[in-house]
Amino acid sequence: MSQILATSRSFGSGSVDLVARLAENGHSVSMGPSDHDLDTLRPLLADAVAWVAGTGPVTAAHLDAAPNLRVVARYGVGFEAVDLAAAEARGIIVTNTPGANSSAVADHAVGLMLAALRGIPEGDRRVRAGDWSVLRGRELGSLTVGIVGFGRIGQGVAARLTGFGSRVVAHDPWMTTEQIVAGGAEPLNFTQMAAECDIVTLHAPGGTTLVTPDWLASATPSLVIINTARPDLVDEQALAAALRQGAIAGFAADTLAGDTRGDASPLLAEDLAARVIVTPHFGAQTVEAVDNMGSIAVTNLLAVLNGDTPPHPVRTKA
Ligand SMILES: NC(=O)c1ccc[n+]([C@@H]2O[C@H](COP(=O)([O-])OP(=O)(O)OC[C@H]3O[C@@H](n4cnc5c(N)ncnc54)[C@H](O)[C@@H]3O)[C@@H](O)[C@H]2O)c1
Ligand SMILES: O=C(O)[C@H](O)COP(=O)(O)O
Repeated sequence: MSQILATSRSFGSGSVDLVARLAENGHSVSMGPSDHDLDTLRPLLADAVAWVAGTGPVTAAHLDAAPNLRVVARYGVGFEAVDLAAAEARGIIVTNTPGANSSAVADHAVGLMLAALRGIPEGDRRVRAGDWSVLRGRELGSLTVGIVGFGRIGQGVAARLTGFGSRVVAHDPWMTTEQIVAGGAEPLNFTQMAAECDIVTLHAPGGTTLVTPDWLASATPSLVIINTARPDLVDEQALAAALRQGAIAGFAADTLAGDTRGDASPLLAEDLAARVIVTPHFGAQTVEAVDNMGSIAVTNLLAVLNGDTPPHPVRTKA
């Protein structure tokens, strides 16, 4: 039997028996840590022909430790942490699972908006401390929401907001005005969003810092920022300073720098607790999305091992 390495947090926890499906195809599975610690992974990479990867880094050093590897199958969408050039140079195919968790993450983004607008976690904390004083919030339907990155998740958020009656604007440098309008939003550039939006929600891939000190300087004080994408899209120090100065009103995120390593973020400071909401990168953790991601990742992987073109190869950076 050939060896498959699985490091996704979700592998084996869905209702689809991925281990059995791989065994039927002549493969056995070894589990490794989701932070992709190289020293721990080295003996597992040595034998692996395929790697079902989590969100941890997949570097040239990882690939050098895997002489038999033919495919890195992301159990998820984002592939920012995979060194695509190093994979291509070694003839290793990289795949992902586009659309598999879009509904889960779009639901979560809207949930974070509501939680931030109404102070739901803060209200819960107050009640548990014996404080039944009220918080006054805003209604989504009276607000302008800016969506940054109008792909699968961004458009899912727009569809949900239509039901609330919000004004929805979107920025995506890779989409035409017609595509943005067809997706249910008005085009608005990212710079203008700082002053014109009540909520800005990030759905672009990681790799570029969008929420910078300059951008925050033109923000309206009532602005709430939502980040269910990747932590490096925001400058966390600048964001913490803007929250303290009252330059923006709130931040709610599913991901912070170091979320797989347990590092402390400036946004977790106690004095910001009433204005910052953080969830443990579980936007994609629904029963439906975990099954979708697993099935698609394994279909991709088996296609490569069978010598076929996988349904979802990712493009190289070149
Ligand atoms: N929290 C989670 O668990 C979770 C789950 C899935 C995806 N994600 C993150 O969300 C991101 C989006 O996922 P998706 O499924 O919608 O991907 P997608 O590829 O369908 O959409 C991404 C969109 O972002 C646009 N884009 C690229 N660079 C941009 C930029 N600089 N500014 C604005 N837009 C830009 C692209 O043109 C594309 O339309 C992923 O890359 C991943 O990082 C997080
Ligand atoms: O890129 C993704 O799809 C998400 O971040 C989910 O990744 P996960 O497999 O670590 O939940």
